[in-house]
Amino acid sequence: MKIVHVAAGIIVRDQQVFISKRNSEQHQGNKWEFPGGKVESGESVLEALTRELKEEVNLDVLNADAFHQLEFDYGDKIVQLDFYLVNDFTGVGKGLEGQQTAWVNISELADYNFPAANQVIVEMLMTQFA
Ligand SMILES: Nc1nc2c([nH]c(=O)n2[C@H]2C[C@H](O)[C@@H](COP(=O)(O)OP(=O)(O)OP(=O)(O)O)O2)c(=O)[nH]1
Ligand SMILES: [Mg+2]
Repeated sequence: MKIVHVAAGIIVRDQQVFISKRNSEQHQGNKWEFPGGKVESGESVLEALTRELKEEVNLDVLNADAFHQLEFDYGDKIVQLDFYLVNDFTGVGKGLEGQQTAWVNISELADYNFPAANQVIVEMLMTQFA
């Protein structure tokens, strides 16, 4: 099975993180996610991240640091997720594709239903930002 390479942004401000909800018809639909999407050919991960955050949630990435990379097999799809910590950005986050978005306290991240691949990320964030 082909591995899909995805860039995802953990957008942090103070003790909060900006998340969005995947549409019901998407893979892992109705789950919360860190905004992002597929890395296209000829594009760096950071370029993909910057493009996707602009397209999906209206944010301009000014600075982002690699946070964690993992591969996850959903059975119907294998993803390689490149998570970046977005610690500087401009713009007001909003769902440009009709998706629900929210700024949530990192201490409450465990209350949101994320795809299975994200569980380790949620745990890392709750530990680091406690
Ligand atoms: N963006 C994002 N995707 C995630 C996360 N966790 C996780 O398992 N995924 C998976 C779900 C999808 O299978 C894949 C993202 O690919 P996608 O197809 O939605 O990418 P995309 O936004 O470019 O969508 P498309 O417009 O190309 O259809 O990664 C996450 O936190 N953020
Ligand atoms: Mg996406």
